[in-house]
Amino acid sequence: YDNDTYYEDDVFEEYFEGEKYWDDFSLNLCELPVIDKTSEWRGAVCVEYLVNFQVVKMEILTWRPALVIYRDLFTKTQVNDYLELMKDRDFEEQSVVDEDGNEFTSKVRKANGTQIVANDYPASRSIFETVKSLIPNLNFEIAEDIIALSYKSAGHYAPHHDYLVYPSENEWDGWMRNYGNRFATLIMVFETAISGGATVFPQLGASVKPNPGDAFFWFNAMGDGEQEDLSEHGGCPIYAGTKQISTIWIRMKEQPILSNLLNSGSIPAHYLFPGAIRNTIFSS
Ligand SMILES: O=C(O)CCC(=O)C(=O)O
Ligand SMILES: [Fe+2]
Repeated sequence: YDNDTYYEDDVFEEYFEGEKYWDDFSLNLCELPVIDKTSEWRGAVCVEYLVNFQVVKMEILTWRPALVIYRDLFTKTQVNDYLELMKDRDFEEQSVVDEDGNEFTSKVRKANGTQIVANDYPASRSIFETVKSLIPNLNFEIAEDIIALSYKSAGHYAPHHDYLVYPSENEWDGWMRNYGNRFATLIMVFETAISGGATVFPQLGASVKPNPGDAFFWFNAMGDGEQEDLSEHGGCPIYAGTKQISTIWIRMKEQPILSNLLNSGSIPAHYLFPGAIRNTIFSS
């Protein structure tokens, strides 16, 4: 496969319309995981442990704030069933809402999306059950519906924060009032693009392109509930193939991690470990 064809500016500029929302540093970082070698990075740590008698394989890419990959979180059957479900759904071009509440399609993001109530279908219920059972330190009951995103060639999502910013409390929606801001993001991977389509974290110097069945996670907030500035991330441009991911945003309310924290700054990765392991490794 000749990647170089897709990097020729003249070929690519024709259909990648969002380039002005990207800087060169981030776009270059996007190309880091041409093949997924994140586990071989200097400083990356892999841990394996059992939760509910099931193996959890976790890769820590950055410790503070945490950016982690859960490998093989889902079985092949779960991935295939979920992709089947996606085929039958109506994906709509994603719009963006401006300060006045007007929706418009923007070059900031080019992707098709659909919202899925996990409980409505066996395939989505199954993946949601797995997430809840294998990542027990997070309260996934206080989460928005799943957002499925599908990117085709030239699709992208320029770097942004998931943490919501409102001009004033008057603009808060029901989610914000009742459950607080977007505490953390879990992205579940179902299909990876042939070329391009990593998720880049410019301020962490990291770029991830995990395999179908993997998921990755980070905190959008710090211990004090304010925005984690370092959580900025973007969906890198797709050069070939299709990328299918789904996002779960968990909200701040009743997150046990927040009550266990020792300080108000960036939240470190070891708070994601089961208590017994955390105590063994970090007790000295
Ligand atoms: O496409 C990606 O890799 C990132 C998606 C994303 O940032 C989002 O849905 O908020
Ligand atoms: Fe995002």
